[in-house]
Amino acid sequence: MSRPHALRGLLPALRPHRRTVARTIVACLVDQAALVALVTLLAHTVGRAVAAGAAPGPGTVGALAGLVLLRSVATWRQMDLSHDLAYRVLAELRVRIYDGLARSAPARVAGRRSGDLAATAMNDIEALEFFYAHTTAHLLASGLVLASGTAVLAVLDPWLTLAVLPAAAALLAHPLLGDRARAARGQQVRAATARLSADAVDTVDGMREPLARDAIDLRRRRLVDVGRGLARAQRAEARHDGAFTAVQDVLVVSALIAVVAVVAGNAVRAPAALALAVAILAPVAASADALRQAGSLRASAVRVRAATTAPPTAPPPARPRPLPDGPLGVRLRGVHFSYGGAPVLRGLDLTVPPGRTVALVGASGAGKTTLAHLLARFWDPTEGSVELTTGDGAVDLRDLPDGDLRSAVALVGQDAALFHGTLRDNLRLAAPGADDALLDRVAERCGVDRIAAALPDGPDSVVGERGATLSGGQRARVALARALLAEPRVLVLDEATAHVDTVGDAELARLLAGRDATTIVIAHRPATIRRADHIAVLENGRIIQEGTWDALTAAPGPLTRLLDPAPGTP
Ligand SMILES: Nc1ncnc2c1ncn2[C@@H]1O[C@H](COP(=O)(O)OP(=O)(O)OP(=O)(O)O)[C@@H](O)[C@H]1O
Repeated sequence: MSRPHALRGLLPALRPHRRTVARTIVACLVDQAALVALVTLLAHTVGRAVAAGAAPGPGTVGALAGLVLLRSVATWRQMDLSHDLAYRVLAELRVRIYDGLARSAPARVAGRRSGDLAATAMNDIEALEFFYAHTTAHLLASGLVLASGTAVLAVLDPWLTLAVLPAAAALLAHPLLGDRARAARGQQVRAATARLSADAVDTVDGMREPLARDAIDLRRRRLVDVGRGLARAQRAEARHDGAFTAVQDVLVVSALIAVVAVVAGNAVRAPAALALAVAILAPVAASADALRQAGSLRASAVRVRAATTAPPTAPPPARPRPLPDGPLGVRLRGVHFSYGGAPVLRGLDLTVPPGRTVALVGASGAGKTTLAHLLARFWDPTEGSVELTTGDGAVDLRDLPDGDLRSAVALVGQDAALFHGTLRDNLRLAAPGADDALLDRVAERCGVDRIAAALPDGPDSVVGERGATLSGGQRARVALARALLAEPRVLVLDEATAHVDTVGDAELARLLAGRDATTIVIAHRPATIRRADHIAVLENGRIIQEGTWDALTAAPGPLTRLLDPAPGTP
């Protein structure tokens, strides 16, 4: 979507709230009309009192009191309605941003910084509050007030219309001048805010590691630079906003001088005409200001739209095929994959029969994690197919309903994400319905009961953000227990036990061997590889060697080279 249309793209979010939008417009209209009537009647009354010595009658006093009351209620109502509308729409947009990320995770999240995503979810959304609360209904209402107010002026004296209308037109045209430059300045502020947010999150994240003094200074200098960049962008925006307001003031004052020139000879009419002109021009000036601000919101609108409308990287199947019960195997046929650059997988074939454990081995960067992610359908292959084999056929992952795939295949990575919450909550994440007995059994088998016993509140202890209060090996055990609790039929372990000590690794391997599930283990540790039924070596995007440990280590070959690199090999 082009930038000029970015704000129009925000309007569909109002569709489910048509009634509230209509009520907000009515409240705005009543609010502004009451103000115009009140100011005009008040000025007229004062003019008559001063010029003709006529005291206001009870009818006039009653009308003035009624208008004050109406204006107060209408102001409260329109503020209440417009903010209620805006905050509802913003809450829905936030959920849509989350859904957009979930649809594309981790593919799209992988390339972006979490602070940048947080800036879209928080700052850009917050910036749009102004658009939803103060732009749409107010523009319509002030347009109507302008039309009816100038009609009244024309009845009073056609020259009055001529005094006010050019200024009103100039006020409304003013935001259109320099619109592109304003949008560019808005874009710079939003981009600088996102950069600062991303850097701040990175820095706080980095503080988990004991950074060297120089590294801390470097991060600090970077934060200062990025902060200065944001301040520069904000200052440029504020400078132009100030100039904009000054031009607006000049336009309003010149219109008022023209009104005074027209009605100067009529002491009774002059105050009312002047008050009416002010009451008409004030909402027009406010609308022009809203248009100005809306222009600089385009960058936020573009970022929010991009986040909410991103198509899924693994689209749902057009005609889903449910997964039959029973054991599952895995089959990859002619799989090609690239992240957009050089190909990572180039025609990879691999078959894992149901119930077997296959170790996937390869040099760093060979594409093992990529293959694991294709098995969990984070991405689809660019060519070829990834299938789950059943007793009587095979189902392509692209044809599986998402729920079937997630319950059949579990992936445990080296740095499985734990959330700020209790140990028990973290275990239940993949299987919220698991009962306590099953949870205790799995926890005991994975050694998580021993971890819980050492924590102050046992399984109800809070493990901190990303499980920061646990060791790497403990986090690995929790992640494995969490996956097993969901009882997947295919388990993919991507260096899941790399942080676990050798004894623990053997203990977990025994536990996994006792299961019927198909297991694909990505590992560098010889003892882990050796325990697999079958070993597949990945190189140059293909499986170049397959067989049992005994067969593959009987003579020098790709596996032995990986296990025992020649001296001097990094
Ligand atoms: N999200 C991504 N975007 C772009 N390129 C990526 C992404 N993830 C991985 N790559 C690239 O794909 C190639 C394969 O990476 P992958 O993580 O699959 O290797 P690996 O065999 O698991 O390595 P290791 O043993 O070090 O974990 C690498 O060149 C890597 O730089």
